[in-house]
Amino acid sequence: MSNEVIAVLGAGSWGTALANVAAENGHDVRLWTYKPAQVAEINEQHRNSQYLGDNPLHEGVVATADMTEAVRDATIVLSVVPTKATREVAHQLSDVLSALDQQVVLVAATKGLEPGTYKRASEMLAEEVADSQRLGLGIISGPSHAEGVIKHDPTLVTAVSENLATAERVQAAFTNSVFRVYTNTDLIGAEFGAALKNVIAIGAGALESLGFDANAKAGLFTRGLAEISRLGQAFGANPLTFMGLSGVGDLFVTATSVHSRNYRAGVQLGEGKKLDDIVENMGMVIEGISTTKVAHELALKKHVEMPITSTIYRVLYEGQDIKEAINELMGRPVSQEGK
Ligand SMILES: NC(=O)C1=CN([C@@H]2O[C@H](COP(=O)(O)OP(=O)(O)OC[C@H]3O[C@@H](n4cnc5c(N)ncnc54)[C@H](O)[C@@H]3O)[C@@H](O)[C@H]2O)C=CC1
Ligand SMILES: O=C(CO)COP(=O)(O)O
Repeated sequence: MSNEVIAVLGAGSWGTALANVAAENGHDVRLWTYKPAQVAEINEQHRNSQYLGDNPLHEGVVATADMTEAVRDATIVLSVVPTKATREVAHQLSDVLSALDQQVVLVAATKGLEPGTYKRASEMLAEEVADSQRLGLGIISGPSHAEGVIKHDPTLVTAVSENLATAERVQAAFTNSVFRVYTNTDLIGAEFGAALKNVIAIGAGALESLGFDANAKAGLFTRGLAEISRLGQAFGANPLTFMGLSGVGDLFVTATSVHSRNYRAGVQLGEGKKLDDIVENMGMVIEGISTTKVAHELALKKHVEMPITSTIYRVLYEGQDIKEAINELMGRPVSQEGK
């Protein structure tokens, strides 16, 4: 495996877990965070306790609060901040790359769509970081909670780029015996799958706390995936991508795992907790809340039928009662599958 210099921007749970995989693979790793206390804890105690508890980090994960220091000589830069911070951080990265006169392979691990512009994470990166500063552009996606990755649970993800060579470079950098990276070239499908599954996971959590059985969840997953695929295809996605790791794979883990922030938010909604309190108490980003609104708006704009997403929108943003919402969904005119 050739040695890369990998800068990870964002030291939340996922950025830290990915930095750890890279360090375990022998790469030179710099993890950027704007929080000095986090830098000290990672470098001195090899922990990131706020996000990953007592799990030890590889000593090769070196944190810094200086983005220039993180990015200098980097060959691959991973952006792992929440969707709402992606554009701002990418803009900062572009300034740093200009000053260093440096080019990098740029990879997003963020799962969401930007409010207002409806842009995917890789599109935001491409808009902020010039072509001339990039040797490649892609994403890492798939069913992968940081909590499992840090404990070396076998995990399968996908590196996606419209340029297969870029995806293969990311695959080579991150693959190891417990972290298996596939490749794909359908960036649109992979990013729609990654973002939209969070919406369905909120619904799955609500079904759990309302005491519904697996029948209801299986119905939600299947018809949820159908509408994710419909919206993705309206933007040119390959329908087969939704059968892969960044589609059904990520939907499955996010809509069933207690580690999922989106699923846990849904559980609490079903228990009757207020959305503001849920967000405040989670302490980590719940991407699906904002993505629900974006997806609902996009569905209207593109004339794509997304009844589950729109129902979750009404529950989150218009205060509709969840049981009433489920009754409405169940009362819709019956239709043909595969349409
Ligand atoms: N946590 C997980 O297991 C996985 C998360 N993801 C995705 O990765 C992205 C990040 O998620 P998490 O790591 O879970 O989030 P998190 O909430 O654990 O951490 C986010 C990090 O970004 C930093 N941040 C926030 N705003 C910032 C700004 N304006 N400038 C600089 N840094 C900023 C925070 O300080 C924090 O360190 C999300 O899009 C999520 O969907 C994807 C796969 C797995
Ligand atoms: O994308 C994820 C797992 O693949 C993370 O999902 P949550 O943000 O819901 O934890």
